[in-house]
Amino acid sequence: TCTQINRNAALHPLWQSELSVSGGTRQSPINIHWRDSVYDPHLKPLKIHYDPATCLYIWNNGYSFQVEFDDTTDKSVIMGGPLENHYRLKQFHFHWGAINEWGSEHMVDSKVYPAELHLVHWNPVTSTSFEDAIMENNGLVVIGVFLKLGAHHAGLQKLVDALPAVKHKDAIVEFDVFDPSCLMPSCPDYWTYDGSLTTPPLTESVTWIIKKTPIEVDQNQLEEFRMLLFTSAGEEEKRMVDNFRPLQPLMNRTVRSSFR
Ligand SMILES: CC#CCNS(=O)(=O)c1cc(S(N)(=O)=O)ccc1C(=O)O
Ligand SMILES: [Zn+2]
Repeated sequence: TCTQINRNAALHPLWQSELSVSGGTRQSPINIHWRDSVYDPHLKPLKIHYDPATCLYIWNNGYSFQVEFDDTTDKSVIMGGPLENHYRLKQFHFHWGAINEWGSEHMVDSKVYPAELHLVHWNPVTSTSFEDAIMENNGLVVIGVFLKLGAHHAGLQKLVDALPAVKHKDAIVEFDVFDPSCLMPSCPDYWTYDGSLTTPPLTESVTWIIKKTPIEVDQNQLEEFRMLLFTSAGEEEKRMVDNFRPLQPLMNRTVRSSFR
């Protein structure tokens, strides 16, 4: 479709020279075919315990904005779901489009959302640091939450209000006491599959947990995301939009669902 062609044409330089991990067999993102996902009764409910006081700062890293957390303790962790132990929250960030017709990285039956939230966690049991976990098989867990256009999201607004302060690449601002659980949909249903980072180094170390139900945000909130810049202060301005990676082949993988 023309949308699809336009969508791919507007890729950020980071992905224009689409790095293919040589011999990658479990790359992300993917298009989740709902009917092909397999219900796994052994999947437990996901348990999330985030301590708002572990929130450190928000910054513009040149392809998204990220909120970083103090991951030196087990104060903000997830467990259960497909996981064998707890994982520590390191950061969360978003991917979005220039217009509401596209923006998410994952799709569900080729349905694309205007944006997608990623909460990045690492395994402190098998790795001694986040940097190590990036290279470990199942060293990372990323929870993906779709954003759809709808009602104003009060919890997100605190984040949106901070965006003007990090308009340019490398801008950073203290951001304390934010609880990202407010960005979780109440529905417990999710899909899970083995994949990769969607940005370099694209390592195949991620257990993805994609929530079935999107959260709603309003047009103004999405447009605030699109006011951010890929570029540093003083450079010719390039709006930060379309910071998503193209779909990757499923290859020999099964997507499991926590729901019938
Ligand atoms: C070295 C290195 C690295 C990867 N870092 S990350 O896992 O926080 C991450 C993960 C993802 S994603 N889209 O794969 O969750 C995107 C961006 C980042 C990032 O550093 O900015
Ligand atoms: Zn991401």
